[in-house]
Amino acid sequence: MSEAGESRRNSIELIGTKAGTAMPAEMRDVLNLKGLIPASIEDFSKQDLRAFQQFKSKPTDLEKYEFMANLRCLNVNMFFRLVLNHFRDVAPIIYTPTVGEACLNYSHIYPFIYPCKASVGMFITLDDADNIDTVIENYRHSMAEHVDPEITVITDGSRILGLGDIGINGMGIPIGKLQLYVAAAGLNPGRTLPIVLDFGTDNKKYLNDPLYLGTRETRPDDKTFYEATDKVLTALYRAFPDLLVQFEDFSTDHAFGLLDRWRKKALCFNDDIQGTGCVVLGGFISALRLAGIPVENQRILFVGAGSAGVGVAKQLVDYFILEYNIPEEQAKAMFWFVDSHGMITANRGDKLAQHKVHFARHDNGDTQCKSIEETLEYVKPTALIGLSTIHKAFNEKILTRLNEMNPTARPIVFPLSNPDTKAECTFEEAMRCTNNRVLFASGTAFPEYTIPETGDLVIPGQANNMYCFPSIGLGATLAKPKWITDTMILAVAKALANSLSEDEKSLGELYPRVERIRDVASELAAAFITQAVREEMVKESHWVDLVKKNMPDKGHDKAVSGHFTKRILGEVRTLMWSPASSVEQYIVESIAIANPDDT
Ligand SMILES: NC(=O)c1ccc[n+]([C@@H]2O[C@H](COP(=O)([O-])OP(=O)(O)OC[C@H]3O[C@@H](n4cnc5c(N)ncnc54)[C@H](O)[C@@H]3O)[C@@H](O)[C@H]2O)c1
Ligand SMILES: O=C(O)C[C@H](O)C(=O)O
Ligand SMILES: [Mg+2]
Repeated sequence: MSEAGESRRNSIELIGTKAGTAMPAEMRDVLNLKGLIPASIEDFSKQDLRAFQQFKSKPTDLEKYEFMANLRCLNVNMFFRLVLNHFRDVAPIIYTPTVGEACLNYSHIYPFIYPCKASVGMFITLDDADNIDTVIENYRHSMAEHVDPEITVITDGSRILGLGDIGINGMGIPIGKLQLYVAAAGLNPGRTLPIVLDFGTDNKKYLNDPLYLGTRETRPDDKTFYEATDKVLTALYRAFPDLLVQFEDFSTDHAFGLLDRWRKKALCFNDDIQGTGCVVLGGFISALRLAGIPVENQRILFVGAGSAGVGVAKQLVDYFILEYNIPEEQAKAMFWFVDSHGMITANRGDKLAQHKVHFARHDNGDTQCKSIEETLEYVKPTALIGLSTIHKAFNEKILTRLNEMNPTARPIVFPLSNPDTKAECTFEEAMRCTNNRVLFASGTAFPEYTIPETGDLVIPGQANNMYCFPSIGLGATLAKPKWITDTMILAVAKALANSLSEDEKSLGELYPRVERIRDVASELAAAFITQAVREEMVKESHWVDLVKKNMPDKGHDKAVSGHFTKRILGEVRTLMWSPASSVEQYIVESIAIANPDDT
C-alpha cells in the first residue's frame, strides 16, 4: 500500500474504533472487518445503554473508575458521551471523591497500557527535567492525531486533595481534571496533557511499597525543585507557545511560589488558589443574598490557612472592595483564620508562613485561641469555611453553637475539604444542628436531605472548583490573554452567581445543578473573555472585535460585571468540542478520507 493509502487507512481505522458496533457496512468493507465483529449495526444510543449498564454493574466505585479508565483508552467518544449523559453518576467516579481513592491505589491499579497512539501524559523525573526536549518530542510522536496540546494540568503529587504527599500516584488528578475540561467546557481531548513531576515523595508508605511506580527518593530541596520546574515549564512554553498551564495540588508553599514566579510571564493559573477562590466566591455571593444581614456585618471564620483558605479569602476581600466599596482594611478585618496551632494572630509567638501573614489578626490584644472551639466563641462568626483537611472538624457542638450565635441571620457553613473522608461535616449534620437554616456547600457532593418534620427535599450546594477551572481554561485557550488576572477570575465568579436558573433560585440553591455544567461553563467562559478584552489583555482580533461590537455594559468599560452578550456566548458554544452524537458524522468523515479527490 502507498504511504498515502496507509495513512488514509489509519485514519479510517481510528474512526472505526470510535464507531465500534455502530460502524456502517461500507467502513467494515474498507477495513476488512466482515465477520470479525457482530453483524448488527447499532446506533450510539444502544452502545451507550450497554456501556452505562456495564458501568453500573461494577460492584465498587474503584472498579467503576477502572472501567472508565479502560473505556477512555478504547473509545474516547463513548467515554465522554457516558460522562455527559450521566454526569451526576459518573463525575464522582472519574473525579472527586473516587479519584482520590484511585490515586491512593494508583501504583496498584496502573493499567498495562503501552503509550502508543494513546499517551496517558508525561511522567517527568528530576533527571528528565535535564532532557525535557526529548520527553516533549516523544510525547508528540505518541499522539495519534499529531496536534499540539493546548492545556496541561501539572502536579508534583505533594498535596493531593486532603490526602497529603502521594508522589507519582497523584497522576490521577491531572487526568481527572482534564476529563472535566473536556466534558464541562468542550476542550478537545486530543489537546489535553496531564503531567506529573515525579520528583520523589516524603511518604514512607509509598517509598516502602514494592509496587510504587515513582522515584524512590525523598523530595528535593527548594532550590532543586524550582530549578527543575523552571526547566520543564520553559521547555513546554517554548514547544507550545500558547499552552495554558494549570498548577494543581502542589504543597502550599510551592503553590504560591510557582504562581508568583509564572503568573505574569505566561498563560497559567493555580486551581487550588484561584479556581477555588472563584468557585467559593460564586456560591458565597448567592449565600450573602439569602443570609439576612448586611454584607459588611459578616464575620467569616476560616478553618485551614493553606493555599485554598488564603486563596479564597483574598478573592472574597477583592469582591467586597470592588462590589461594596468596603475599604481594604475593613474588608480584611471581616476574616479570621484558625490553623493547626490555633487562631492566627501577629503576636502568637511562632513564625508565620509568608502566606498567613496577610490575614494575621492584630486586634486580639493578649487573646490567643488554641482551638476551633475557642476561636468560635471569641469571633462569634456568621460563616464557617473549612479548608483544613480535618474530617469532622465542624462537630455537632460547633455547628449547634454557630446556630445559637446567629438567631436571625442564616449561618453559612462551607466544609470544603476533599474527598468526603476529609470533609469538615456532612450536609445532614449541618442541617440537623442548625434547625435546617444553614446555607451550605461542600467540596465533595453530599446526598440530598429530607427534612423529617416537613418531608421537604433539600439539595446541597457543591463548591468544587470544577465549576470554574473548565471555563477559565476554555476562556483562556480561546482568547489567549497575555496572562490571567484576578479580575478575570472575579468576573467568572460573578457569572457563576448569575448563572442560577429561576428554579434554582426559588429553591434557595447556591450553585447551579451539575447537569447544567456545560451550559454554565460556556457562560462563565464568555464572561472571562469579555473581561479579558476589557482589560486590553487580548491580542486576537477576532475576540477583541467581537467583544467590542457586542459590549454588554457599555457604560462600565473596565467593570468586573460577570456579564456577556448572547452573541459572545453563541460564539463560545460553537467552538466547544462534543463527542459525535450520530454515526452519520463518522460515515461522512470516513468516506471523505477514503475518497480524498471527491470534494
Ligand atoms: N472544594 C474545592 O474546590 C477545594 C479546592 C482546593 C482545595 N480543597 C481542599 O482544601 C483542603 C486544603 O487544601 P490546601 O491546599 O489549603 O492544604 P494545606 O495543607 O496547605 O492547608 C491545610 C490547612 O489546614 C490547617 N489545619 C490542619 N489541621 C488543623 C486543625 N486541626 N485545626 C485547624 N486547622 C488545621 C493547616 O495548618 C493548614 O493551614 C484539601 O482537603 C483540599 O482538598 C478544596
Ligand atoms: O480536586 C478537587 O476536587 C478540588 C480541589 O482542586 C482539591 O484539591 O480538593
Ligand atoms: Mg486541587
